[in-house]
Amino acid sequence: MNENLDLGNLSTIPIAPEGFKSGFVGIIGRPNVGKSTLMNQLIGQKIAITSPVSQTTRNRLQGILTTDKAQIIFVDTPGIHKPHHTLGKIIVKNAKTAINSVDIILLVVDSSVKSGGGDRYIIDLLKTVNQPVILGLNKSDQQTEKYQEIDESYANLIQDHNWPMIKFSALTGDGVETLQNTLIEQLEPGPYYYPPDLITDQPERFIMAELIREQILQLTRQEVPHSVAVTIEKVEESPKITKIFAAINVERSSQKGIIIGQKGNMLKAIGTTAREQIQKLIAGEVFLKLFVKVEPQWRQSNLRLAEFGYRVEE
Ligand SMILES: Nc1nc2c(ncn2[C@@H]2O[C@H](COP(=O)(O)OP(=O)(O)OP(=O)(O)O)[C@@H](O)[C@H]2O)c(=O)[nH]1
Repeated sequence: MNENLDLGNLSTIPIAPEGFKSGFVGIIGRPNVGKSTLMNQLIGQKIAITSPVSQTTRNRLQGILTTDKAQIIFVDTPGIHKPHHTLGKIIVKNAKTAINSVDIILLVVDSSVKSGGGDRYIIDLLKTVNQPVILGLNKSDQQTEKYQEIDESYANLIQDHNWPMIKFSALTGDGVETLQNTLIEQLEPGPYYYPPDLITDQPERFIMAELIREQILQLTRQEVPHSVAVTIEKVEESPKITKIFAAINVERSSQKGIIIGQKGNMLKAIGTTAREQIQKLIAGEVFLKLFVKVEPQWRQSNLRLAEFGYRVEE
């Protein structure tokens, strides 16, 4: 198993041919608009977890798309919202830092509903940056006959700014190729930043932990909010099977009860689905052992946040 997914040897980064384009694209937007779903659709593999619960994405995650014409490094950012606790503040700060470090900003909105105050807040923020911005109207598959009114509500917010507006569905993939081509058009000529076969900058263990966390969010829904951190404690590899031991850290013993469920049913369901997802990820047989730990107030502690792999920036 590689330390990073499909990690090529760094020395195998080819020299870019003439006219090759490259750059970093920040996927920015409110929570739950479909940023992670879009990243997976663009990369063609699940590297970012998604869920109907908002604020799923916590860290910056890079997804790398290489074609024969260009290499785009997508930076998936946590949704921008008003933070209520230390973890929330770190999430929003990381998203804002990402804005400053990319070449193009892809602002994703949910076009199944009209624009609101949250969209205006982000758009006003982006009007002050120097990079080109593309407005992505996602969830086109959910648009009703009122779509013209909805599209107009977004177009009004970017009046006087020459931002291209592209409609697509991250879920079905409809329109995503047009989006990809528009991004490539806007990129500057540049080198390969990563080997062409690398699809993410994150270690495989990080994605494994995220796939487990995704099942917790999917299966426990609102009952266990965002007080869950998953850590991969040990990975044992053999030619036949990969054994993974992971801890689910929660803040209260009541949450431990919810995760374990009656007669251990919930933990079993989380384990079964997460195992299937991890098997797809590593393309091999997996044994997954999950255990639940109570870590009071971990979201308020910078030390714990750093231990659980969150980028804590001053
Ligand atoms: N119908 C439909 N649903 C979508 C589409 N894109 C995303 N979704 C759903 O919207 C929900 C949120 O998607 P995510 O990709 O997790 O959203 P996000 O913006 O990354 O969310 P945060 O991590 O909270 O910032 C999930 O249930 C997705 O399946 C789409 O194009 N159409």
